[in-house]
Amino acid sequence: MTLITDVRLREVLDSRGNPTVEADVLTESGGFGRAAAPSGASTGEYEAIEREPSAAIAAARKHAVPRLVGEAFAGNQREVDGILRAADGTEDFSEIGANSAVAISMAAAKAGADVLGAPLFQHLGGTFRGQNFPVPLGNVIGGGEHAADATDIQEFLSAPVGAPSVADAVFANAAVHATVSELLHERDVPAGKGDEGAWAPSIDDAEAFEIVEEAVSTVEAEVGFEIRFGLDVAAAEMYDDESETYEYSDTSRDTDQQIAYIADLVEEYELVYVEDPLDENDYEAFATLTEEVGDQTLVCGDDLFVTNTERLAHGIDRGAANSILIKPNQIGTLTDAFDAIELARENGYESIVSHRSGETEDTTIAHLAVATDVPFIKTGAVGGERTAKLNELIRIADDAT
Ligand SMILES: C=C(OP(=O)(O)O)C(=O)O
Ligand SMILES: [Mg+2]
Repeated sequence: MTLITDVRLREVLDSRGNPTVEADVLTESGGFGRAAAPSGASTGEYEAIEREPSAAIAAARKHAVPRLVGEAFAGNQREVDGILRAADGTEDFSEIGANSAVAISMAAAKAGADVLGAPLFQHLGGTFRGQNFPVPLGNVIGGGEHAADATDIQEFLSAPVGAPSVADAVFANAAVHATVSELLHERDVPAGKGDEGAWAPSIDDAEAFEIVEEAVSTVEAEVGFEIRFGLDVAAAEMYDDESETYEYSDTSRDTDQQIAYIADLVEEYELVYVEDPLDENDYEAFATLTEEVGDQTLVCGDDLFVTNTERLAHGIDRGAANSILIKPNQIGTLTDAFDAIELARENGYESIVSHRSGETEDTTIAHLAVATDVPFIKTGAVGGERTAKLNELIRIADDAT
């Protein structure tokens, strides 16, 4: 039986050294699931609300835990997540916190899988989910909100699209990351790492493009399969509402110039992926760019859609972007994340499952990406909280094939 008998909540450390919410869900027949909430730095304006962890835990203990214990079945994810929504009573989880909600939601899924004796990806995706595995997008140079005094563009992402296996792809991204370090060294550019483990050198975007392009071609020649790259521009962080311009360190661009700049980058570097190239409120500009380059690259909405079906539906109506980033903590539950993926799929949009800049060793997103058969997962290239997911992907592929 998957009847929930206990939900335990505590604060644990995340990769930035901040506290975050961890949940344990226990069931009648001895099932156990544990999960922890991640946390963003370049958060979208329309994300579900992350509360201060001790407040989120206190509110969840008061409102959600009594409605789950002895009442809900961990194997029935929609029921669990529906209870979390009802217990919260707001649109954006501002009562119990999206951090408590997502930790409980993911822990319940793991407890449900545990009772079945099935791996989480199979519990979530079913036996007939297919044999595909996502290509990991590896953050190799980054700045923006994830590192001070580095690139304006938040993430330069290695994309080993031709890798014959998940493991080959994971190691290729690590090799691109290492090669970037060597190239920086050759140029006498010192670099620490940003929040996601990407190199965070004090260089401009143009130099980062040169270095990433060279690193990708070097590793491509070594491994013998195709490696491309992509970006998370995180443009909402650069956008100035008053002047209606995108503020770069060395220049500013109005919306038309930003669209032209991104379209040129897609062309010049044959980018396979461009996330948040425009402001999170500008569906129209997203639609214009998608019209221009949507047949060559994935134009992905992260802050634009925030894993929210209403915002995604709005984008679909307008032709804004052609893919959505899926971050369960942006919306609060696994059910909501699944619904967003489903809506995307029905409308020809791709989904990319993603980590947050603040992470833990939790591996739920690796299982979510496999369960939902998405083409890409964005979960860094190196660093313990990133390799936790990457190594789990390798294990899943190893067990499943
Ligand atoms: C992972 C990202 O960063 P954060 O978690 O800081 O929003 C992102 O913007 O895609
Ligand atoms: Mg993003």
